[in-house]
Amino acid sequence: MARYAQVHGSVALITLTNPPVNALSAAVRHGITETVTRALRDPEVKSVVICGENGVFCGGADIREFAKPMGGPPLVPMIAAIEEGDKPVVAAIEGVALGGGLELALGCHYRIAHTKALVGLPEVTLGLLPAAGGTQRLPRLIGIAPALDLITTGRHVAAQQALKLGIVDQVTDQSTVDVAIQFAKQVVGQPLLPRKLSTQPTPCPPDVDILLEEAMTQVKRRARGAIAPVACVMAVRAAATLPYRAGMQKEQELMATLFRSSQAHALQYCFFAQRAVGRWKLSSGAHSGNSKPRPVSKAAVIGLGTMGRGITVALVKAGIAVVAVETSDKQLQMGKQIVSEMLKREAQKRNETPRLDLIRFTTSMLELKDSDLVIEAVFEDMPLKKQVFKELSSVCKADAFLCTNTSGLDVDELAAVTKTPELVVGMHFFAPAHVMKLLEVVCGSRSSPEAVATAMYLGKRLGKVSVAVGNCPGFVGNRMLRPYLEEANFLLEEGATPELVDGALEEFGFAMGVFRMSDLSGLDVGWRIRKESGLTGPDVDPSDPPRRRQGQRYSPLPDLVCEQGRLGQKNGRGWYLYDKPGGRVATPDPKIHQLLEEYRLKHGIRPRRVDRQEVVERCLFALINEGFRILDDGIAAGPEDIDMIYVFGYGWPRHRGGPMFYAGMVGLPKVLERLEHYWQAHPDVPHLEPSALLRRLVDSGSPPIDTWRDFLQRPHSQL
Ligand SMILES: CCCCCCCC/C=C\C=C\CC(=O)SCCNC(=O)CCNC(=O)[C@H](O)C(C)(C)COP(=O)(O)OP(=O)(O)OC[C@H]1O[C@@H](n2cnc3c(N)ncnc32)[C@H](O)[C@@H]1OP(=O)(O)O
Repeated sequence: MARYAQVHGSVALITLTNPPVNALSAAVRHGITETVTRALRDPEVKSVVICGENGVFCGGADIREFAKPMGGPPLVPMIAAIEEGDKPVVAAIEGVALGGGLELALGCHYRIAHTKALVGLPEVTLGLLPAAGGTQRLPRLIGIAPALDLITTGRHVAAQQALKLGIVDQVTDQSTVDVAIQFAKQVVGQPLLPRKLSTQPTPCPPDVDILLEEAMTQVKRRARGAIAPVACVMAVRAAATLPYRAGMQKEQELMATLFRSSQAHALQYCFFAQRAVGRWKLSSGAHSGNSKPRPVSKAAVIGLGTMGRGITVALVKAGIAVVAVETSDKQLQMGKQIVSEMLKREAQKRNETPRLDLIRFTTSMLELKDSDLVIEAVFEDMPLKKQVFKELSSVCKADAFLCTNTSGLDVDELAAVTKTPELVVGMHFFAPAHVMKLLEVVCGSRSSPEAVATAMYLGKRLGKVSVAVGNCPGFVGNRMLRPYLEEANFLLEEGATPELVDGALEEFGFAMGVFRMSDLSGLDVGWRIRKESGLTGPDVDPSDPPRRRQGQRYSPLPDLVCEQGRLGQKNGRGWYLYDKPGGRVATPDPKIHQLLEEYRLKHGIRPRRVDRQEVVERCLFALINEGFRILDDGIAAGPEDIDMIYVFGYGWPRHRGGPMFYAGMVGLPKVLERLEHYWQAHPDVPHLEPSALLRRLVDSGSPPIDTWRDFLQRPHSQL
């Protein structure tokens, strides 16, 4: 839909009307085609302004339409008709001009943006490229290097920056449409040809080939197997080396391949899943639509270890006052120094002043009495956390929300020691907490809708993707991680090396393989948990054989590594050797290879050749299988929740859509068949036994992922 009006006698004003973001649906494209034709034909009209309703120019093509057969006028000729016309057309950009929205603006002869507007070509984040001429017009307008940057990253650019780059002609803090109308009147009669980007040569530096080569190398390194960024470079190369029409032809060919790719489907699924997880629902019937968050103007953080420090920084970055509590002066001073440095670094990046004034560092819990919400981030130890919660319950105001950053302990057990269990909720951040985008909001059985709403909303304020999950050991993310880690250890026993396993997972697209990730997190973390669970250390049942615990297969390998003082990156030795303690450069360590050989010899294991496919199948299908169990148990409300947790918290490659989406892409019958195969080979590994939900889905003909909720054993999630 597009509204047409004639203003000031000679200016046609075309307003895109498709809330909330005026996406270019078939109806909008139809509306634009019709109104532009009318304006160009009307002799009274001398110039045209295109704007969007409700302060938003256009959020781009309607992504929902990509899953259906495309109807309506195509974008390319629609934009070409605007550019080719003989009347000046001005885009009045408020809010956003993204993707097809910016391409539409690039087809206009002039662009005027509001100071708060954002522009960009984010198609690459959807597994596509800007195929309505964006890859050909933008380089002609701003040059190859900046166009490559914007098109391959998809980043949004603020109006002032867009002005500097030459994307827009003017920025205003007045009514953009009024300014554009005045502008449109003034430019009548000026030569239009230089404003028609498709007719202009692409400004190329003499070393353009080197520039493009370097961009390709860099993009391939960053892409971790994603194909769209590579196609984007190829399209920009076409803009640099071919005439416009041939460049357009190349753009269309590349788009046709991307459009049908599984990666594009995965990335578009992620776009909607990211938004869907914000719409949470509890088993009580309360949901995001009927539960209001309470404002949080003063928060508190208990414990200034790695997590507490990151959480403090995240809160301050969002402009929230924080009381930061440590037990001793020494710990407090150390925490204060590190937090201050972190805040200064963050502020420097954004050219801002660090808001150290927002933090009050103290060793007194009494200073928490006026905090609206407290986040406990002490050591992962139940008795200690209970003691903290008891104290919080007595010192905080009666309606303060009491949150725990536990990564897997029972939220109900903590709530039970407080006077207000309904105000207790889990807020599980991921390290580094001021950087990682994921927040698991753990709903205890007594958490009130208001507590959940407040934690979810606070997460959003901190720039996180908040996902509501149920309360069980490890919640969603860490519960699924356990079979993944165990399979990786079993593969080492059977003949693999850490670098073989990591290589396979990194080739799949993970930023880091499982062993490098464990080294980064610190190997002592899991060691302590295993000791507490009686899997290693003095509490092990002496009748258990060395590689069995609690009735199932167990690999003591990670315990042996820790016993040798190898704690990971922090002390320079873990599954790998590092350049220095805290260093990041990992090299394979012959001592680990020797340890593996001796271990196999000791336990009579004949090493065999493990290939990359087996690594991916055993590690990832075991993780996915646990995901199906989590769904069936009602711990996650839907597959999207699990997928967003893995994409934003665990480095799952976004172009593979998350573990549950990936299972659907591989084919559920195949996942089931491989799990059955591995379970038969390893009957003492319960996590390889295919889950009941996976079997039900396969028996029902492997329905699409958006219907899986209909097959769960419980009608409602346990949230
Ligand atoms: C065989 C070969 C065939 C090839 C033919 C292909 C031809 C195609 C040619 C050209 C293609 C052009 C490609 C594009 O333009 S792709 C789209 C590019 N645009 C984007 O990626 C922007 C996406 N949107 C956003 O980034 C944000 O939504 C933003 C616009 C910044 C607004 O953010 P915010 O205010 O935070 O609001 P939400 O993100 O929550 O969005 C509100 C609701 O609007 C829905 N939405 C947003 N954008 C779109 C869109 N482009 N299409 C459809 N729907 C969109 C979003 O899902 C929210 O909906 P809901 O409330 O239901 O969750």
